[in-house]
Amino acid sequence: MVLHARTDTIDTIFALSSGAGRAGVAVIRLSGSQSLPVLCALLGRDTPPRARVAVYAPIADPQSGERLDDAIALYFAGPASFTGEDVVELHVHGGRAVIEGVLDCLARQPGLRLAEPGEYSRRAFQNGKMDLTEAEGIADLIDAETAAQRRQAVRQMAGELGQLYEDWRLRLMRALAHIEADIDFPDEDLPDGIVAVLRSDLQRIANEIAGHLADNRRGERLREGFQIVILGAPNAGKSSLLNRLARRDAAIVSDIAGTTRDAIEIHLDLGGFPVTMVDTAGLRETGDAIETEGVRRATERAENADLRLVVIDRADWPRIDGEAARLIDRNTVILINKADQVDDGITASPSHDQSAGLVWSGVDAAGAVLELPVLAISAMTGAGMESLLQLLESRVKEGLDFAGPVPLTRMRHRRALEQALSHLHRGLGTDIAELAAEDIRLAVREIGKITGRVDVEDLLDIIFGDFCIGK
Ligand SMILES: Nc1nc2c(c(=O)[nH]1)N(C=O)[C@@H](CNc1ccc(C(=O)N[C@@H](CCC(=O)O)C(=O)O)cc1)CN2
Ligand SMILES: Nc1nc2c(ncn2[C@@H]2O[C@H](COP(=O)(O)OP(=O)(O)OP(=O)(O)O)[C@@H](O)[C@H]2O)c(=O)[nH]1
Ligand SMILES: [Mg+2]
Repeated sequence: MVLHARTDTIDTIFALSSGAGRAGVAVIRLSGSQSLPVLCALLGRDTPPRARVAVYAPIADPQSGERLDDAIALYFAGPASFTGEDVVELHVHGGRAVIEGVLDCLARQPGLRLAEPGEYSRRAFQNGKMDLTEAEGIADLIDAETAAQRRQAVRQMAGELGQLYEDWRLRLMRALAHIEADIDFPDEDLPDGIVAVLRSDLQRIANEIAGHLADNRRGERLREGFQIVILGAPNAGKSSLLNRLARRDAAIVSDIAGTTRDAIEIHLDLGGFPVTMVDTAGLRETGDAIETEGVRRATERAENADLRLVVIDRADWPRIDGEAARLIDRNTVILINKADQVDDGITASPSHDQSAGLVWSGVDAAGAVLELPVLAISAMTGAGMESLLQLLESRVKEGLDFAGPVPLTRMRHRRALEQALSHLHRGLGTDIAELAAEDIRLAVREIGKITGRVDVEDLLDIIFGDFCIGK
């Protein structure tokens, strides 16, 4: 079934903007021309409350007169509101029946309907309150689960990313204007040297865009979470390790080889950075069709991971073979598990620094020599866990931390910038002014799509459809 968002801005929309379920207080928002009349009806008064001044008063069903709650009501007069339209907020007691009663009552008021996901933000965008990157920043802020994700989203919501793209767009438009002037008034020669200046301007913008694109996907990975995949032979203790990191029984552990079949994910916050940790089926050849599918999934997850943890039973150390050996690369850490078992020289790594001596040497699938860090741990007793967490945190920080300029955060932006860059390169490669102008025009257009300055009507359903209701 395809759901088409209703974007009729004549409707007044309403929705629960706070989280679903029982809570102390819940916020229900209305936006549109009927917001204020409906508020007056709920309050049972003719004179509207003053804008931006909270009113504490009973609200009642205008038709039946039944009292629904004692609420706090807030009115924002458009255009000075979040959406740019008249906005009303009802802060009610957060009981399920209160919320349902108020929402039911609102649904019965003429001209009102329930908002689509993201419809408040969409209206804010359409009324010029924010550009698309800022709206996407709000969505990311709501989804942010760690401090680093929050910081990135706040910067984007505040317009930093939009400004960067808008700056490129305006500089390109300036260059375009010069070239067009030259095309339109060929007799009035451009001052000597201007072509060279334009060319170096365009080249500089192209370089800036290329630099922004070549960021190792830090910003996108910060949104998505850093992926760490645990792999190794059956019974090595992968699921035991996952459970210890999760501090709960997320995966089944048993002494039967081949216990885990599906990939099991947990989410961790390591020093403010989001991590998805994946436990996988033990890698081996087997006649069991389900386990074979599990091994296929394990391999696939490992191939796409940002970091691989290869777990080996201390009895097998230092032998790593088969599929696990093929998956080893420089983004791999070797864990010798079961260090609690009889001492044969391998004891759990006491701290990250002190264990720095232990190294696994080998070659990756392409034949390159690798020296990988090795930690001895015990998933059973928890020994070595502190060192492991330290190591993981530093790897995650390396991969995601971004102190410099705002990073690229979305595939949508990346695609548009790649397009813009290829137009620019083509424009730089021609001496024919008309062709260069057309290429720059196309580049300007691509960048304009990111902030929503040009033809994005068809994109809006997709972008705002990802928001939650009430946002
Ligand atoms: N109760 C409540 N809290 C909330 C929100 C909300 O809608 N309601 N927000 C929802 O996201 C966020 C705050 N965002 C807001 C953004 C703009 C305006 C606003 O009234 N803008 C006007 C006036 C600007 C001004 O006074 O400086 C405008 O842009 O013209 C209000 C909230 C977070 N907290
Ligand atoms: N002594 C000891 N036993 C462990 C340790 N870690 C795991 N085990 C035991 O090893 C067996 C296998 O553990 P699992 O965590 O299920 O191993 P796995 O790698 O997930 O195995 P598969 O899912 O079959 O691939 C279980 O009996 C665990 O209790 C450890 O650090 N020390
Ligand atoms: Mg397992």
